[in-house]
Amino acid sequence: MQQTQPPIPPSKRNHSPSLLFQCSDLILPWLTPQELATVSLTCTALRAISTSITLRRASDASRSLEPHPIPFRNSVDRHPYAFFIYTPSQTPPSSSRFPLRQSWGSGCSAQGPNSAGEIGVETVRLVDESGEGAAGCDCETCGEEGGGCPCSEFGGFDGVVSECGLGCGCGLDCGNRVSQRGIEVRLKIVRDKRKGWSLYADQFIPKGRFVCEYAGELLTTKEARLRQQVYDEFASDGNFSPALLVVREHLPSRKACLRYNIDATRVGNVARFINHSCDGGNLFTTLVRSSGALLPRLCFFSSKDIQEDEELTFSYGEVTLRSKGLKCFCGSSCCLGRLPAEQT
Ligand SMILES: C[S@@+](CC[C@H](N)C(=O)[O-])C[C@H]1O[C@@H](n2cnc3c(N)ncnc32)[C@H](O)[C@@H]1O
Repeated sequence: MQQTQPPIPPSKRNHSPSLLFQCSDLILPWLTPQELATVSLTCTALRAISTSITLRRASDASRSLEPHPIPFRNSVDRHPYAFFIYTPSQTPPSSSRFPLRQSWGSGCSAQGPNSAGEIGVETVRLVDESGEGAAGCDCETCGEEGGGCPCSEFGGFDGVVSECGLGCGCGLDCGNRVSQRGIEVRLKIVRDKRKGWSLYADQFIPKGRFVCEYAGELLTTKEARLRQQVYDEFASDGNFSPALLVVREHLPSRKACLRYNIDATRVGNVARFINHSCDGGNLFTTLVRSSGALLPRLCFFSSKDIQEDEELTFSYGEVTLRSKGLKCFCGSSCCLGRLPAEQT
């Protein structure tokens, strides 16, 4: 007959503190802030690890996926950081049935499919019949004035800027890829009492410089409308900040447009922290299409010289005075008092 061993009481188990520390440093960065807070209540060692993860999260919203860290700064309340999944570029939609996880705040830097050294992932790409990239250039001088690169000459539709893409022979340092090297200007995310988190310049940014793209989940219009309904309900109490944007690319006839929706609420980059200003702010948006990509990317450039410690803002659109529209605190002299609320 087989004898079963009595269980070892927890006090007698051989727990090496360094093993506990190593395992926790691997597992805890996958937790949400709420889960981390719960774990930190269990013992002093886990509280110490949770605290260091929180500090690391607050020191870089981009999880090392951008060229420079983008820290959170909060002197108005107790939120150390905002929680979301980081993507440097557009990404397919995630299922809401399975909560997304991303390691954030561990001792080692983040690893992901979109690492900063990689050329921006094109979600929908033009290919020829063999499945190869259908467009691209092979020139050595692209980006240089008068270089004659076919990628920069093809402007696409109205107002769409064209850059080299995945099918081109040139690399990331090509002068015709200004929006593909990640966020090269230094930024920080500052907490404001009334507007919530806000994106700030952490260096002087000259007029015309690429700042960041609006990265997030690409949604169908049906999914965007469904999500917007849910977001509107949550946002009405003022404690939730949705970041769903509708982008329209006008066809040459201007009688029709391509519409797509980018939701940076759950999955996005730091562009999700750019607040609205009724005076148009200091950023403008441009659609940038990389050669061979079907969908353009929505990119932010500085519309004027921006000083260090200045908030980065743009206009969310025209104000339609809906009864549920949120109050605007942009502080500009032409403030209309309400945030624009587009009907998705
Ligand atoms: C894309 S998010 C911007 C980041 C947001 N402040 C946050 O904390 O995550 C849009 C939300 O920010 C807030 N917001 C943006 N601009 C604002 C403004 N001028 N005045 C008041 N709230 C603003 C609103 O709650 C809006 O729904």
